[in-house]
Amino acid sequence: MSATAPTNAPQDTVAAALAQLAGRSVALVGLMGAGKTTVGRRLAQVLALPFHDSDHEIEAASRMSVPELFAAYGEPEFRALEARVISRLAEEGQAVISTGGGAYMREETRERLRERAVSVWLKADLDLLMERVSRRTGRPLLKTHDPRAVMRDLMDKRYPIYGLADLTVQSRNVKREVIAQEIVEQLAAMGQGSRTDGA
Ligand SMILES: Nc1ncnc2c1ncn2[C@@H]1O[C@H](COP(=O)(O)OP(=O)(O)OP(=O)(O)O)[C@@H](O)[C@H]1O
Ligand SMILES: O=C(O)C1=C[C@@H](O)[C@@H](O)[C@H](O)C1
Ligand SMILES: [Mg+2]
Repeated sequence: MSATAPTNAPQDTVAAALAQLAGRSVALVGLMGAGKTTVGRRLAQVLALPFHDSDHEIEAASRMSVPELFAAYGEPEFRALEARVISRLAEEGQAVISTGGGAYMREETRERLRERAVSVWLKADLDLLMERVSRRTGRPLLKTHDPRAVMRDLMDKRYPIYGLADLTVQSRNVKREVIAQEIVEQLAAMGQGSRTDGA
């Protein structure tokens, strides 16, 4: 069904998704290569919302690339900067926010996103992630002799936390438009059948 879904979200589904959001943002979380940036940009077009990517915001503000920041200041400083940037983005108004892969691991960031956004985990399997990340360098955590082992380790550590996101969408080898459409559909369906308080 999803493989043949139209690439342009029907307007009533878009309207339903926006109604469910009720002014909140959409935050995409998940591992490197899951497609947060690519799908997030497309999702923002479909929902007619601004798009922000926390890695890009950090790079613009610091005028350094993510690898340069890691090298110059270390990962803990990068994480602190990332948390501040996401906090600011979350406050800025309704948008689609693609987060850096490690951002959602921080309790403070999860809390901020819980207040202001619906979080969506783009979940992907190891082979897909490795195929995707091999296309571009610039991911300091994977600059090792065995990036696959690092990715596997990150999956073990992070998947239970990403699983706390409000929604989960399976990332796979289909067009970005299809994944964006599935997110819109899941947003539109939010609340249906999940209330237990009779409201
Ligand atoms: N649905 C898709 N179909 C084909 N290629 C895709 C799809 N989604 C993403 N890609 C490609 O996979 C690569 C990684 O995607 P992207 O940069 O969006 O991942 P990310 O989750 O933002 O990763 P990071 O956490 O490192 O920023 C890119 O080359 C992108 O073009
Ligand atoms: O998964 C991660 O920890 C990272 C993902 C990227 O988006 C960048 O934020 C950085 O490379 C670290
Ligand atoms: Mg990205």
